[in-house]
Amino acid sequence: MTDYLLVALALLGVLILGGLGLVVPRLRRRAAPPLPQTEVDTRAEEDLAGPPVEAAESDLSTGVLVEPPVVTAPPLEVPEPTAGRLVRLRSRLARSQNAFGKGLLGLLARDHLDEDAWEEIEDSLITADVGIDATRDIVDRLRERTRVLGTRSAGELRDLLATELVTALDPGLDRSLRTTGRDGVPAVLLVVGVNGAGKTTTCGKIARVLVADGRSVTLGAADTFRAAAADQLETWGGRVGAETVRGAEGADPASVAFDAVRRGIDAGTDTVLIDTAGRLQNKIGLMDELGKVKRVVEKHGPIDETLLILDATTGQNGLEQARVFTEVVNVTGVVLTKLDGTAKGGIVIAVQRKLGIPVKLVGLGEGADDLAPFDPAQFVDALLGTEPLARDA
Ligand SMILES: Nc1nc2c(ncn2[C@@H]2O[C@H](COP(=O)(O)OP(=O)(O)OP(=O)(O)O)[C@@H](O)[C@H]2O)c(=O)[nH]1
Repeated sequence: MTDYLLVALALLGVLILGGLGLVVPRLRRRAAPPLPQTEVDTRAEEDLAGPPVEAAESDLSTGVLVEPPVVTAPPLEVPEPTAGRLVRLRSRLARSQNAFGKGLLGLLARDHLDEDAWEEIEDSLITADVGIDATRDIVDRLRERTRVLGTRSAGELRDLLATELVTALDPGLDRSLRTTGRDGVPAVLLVVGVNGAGKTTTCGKIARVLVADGRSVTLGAADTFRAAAADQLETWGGRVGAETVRGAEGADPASVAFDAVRRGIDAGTDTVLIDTAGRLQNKIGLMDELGKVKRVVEKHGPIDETLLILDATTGQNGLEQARVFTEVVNVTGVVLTKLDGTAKGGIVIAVQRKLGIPVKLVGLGEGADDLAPFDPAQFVDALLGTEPLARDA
């Protein structure tokens, strides 16, 4: 009886163990994530990562790691040399050339330069944005010299006009950019101006000018007001191998500017170029913002150059805005942009005269190298449509 009982217990044990063996694997299989969910996840990854899913599967099967595709950066650009750019770009002043070259020279070529003719000459200069005071000076001197010299030939009158325009542009002013640092600290250039004047574009173009002249550049995207400005600057810098220091959108411009100079010092670059925001909401706000940028940057050392970017097409209005900047920061040079887009090239004379600050560079187009060092004689030759060598000879 006991034997039967033992055999029955043994059989029961075998049955229980066998049953468990069948159930456990099923439980394990159920623990796997549901199939539909897996499919959705995979597709989402495919969308993000694209075709390499197949490659990833083959990696697993072979155990061989496939190198990620090599993304080659576009080659760095070699900017045009700066020498002679104004001469090369003189055709961009075609619109202003109509006013000066054709208009003024046509008037001067009249048989009789009577009172009416002189008045017309005066009107032409004012229309070309030369400004009233400068126009009076230029016309008075022209009248005086034609009277004294008895000048009559068209060529002589053209030369006299050219001389007066160059004189009005104060050719003796120092137009060099201070871009050389000292004692291991890079030169710092601050770029200011109202929105849309062309600050960011000009920063990019200046970086190219400096690189063309063999300098290394760090860019500071302190225009944290317009989100795209930092991207725009980074793109300009990337094309010539200049690093851009940027902050989060809306970050404190002064801290970005400070970091940019810090980075320039650490990297040993020659020049740090800082692009700022130009909200002209009111003078106090501007003063606060730019004043802080200036103070903070100067913890590293003095600012070497503060360039005011002015849109030539805004004419005399732009001059009023410019004055506010000159009261807030110590502007050392003006960059007049978009001269290609105006017939009022005389604004260069008005800007210098009103602000008492030299125009150092002029923007003559949207192209990467459409920025030229300003030279009064070459500029006047371009305005009048005269050949530089012929006049200089
Ligand atoms: N035709 C012409 N266009 C220019 C010149 N300089 C700049 N621009 C254009 O002017 C526009 C405004 O330039 P930005 O550099 O974005 O102006 P910004 O002052 O930085 O503007 P914010 O970032 O809004 O303050 C762009 O379309 C430039 O291509 C120039 O010399 N000639």
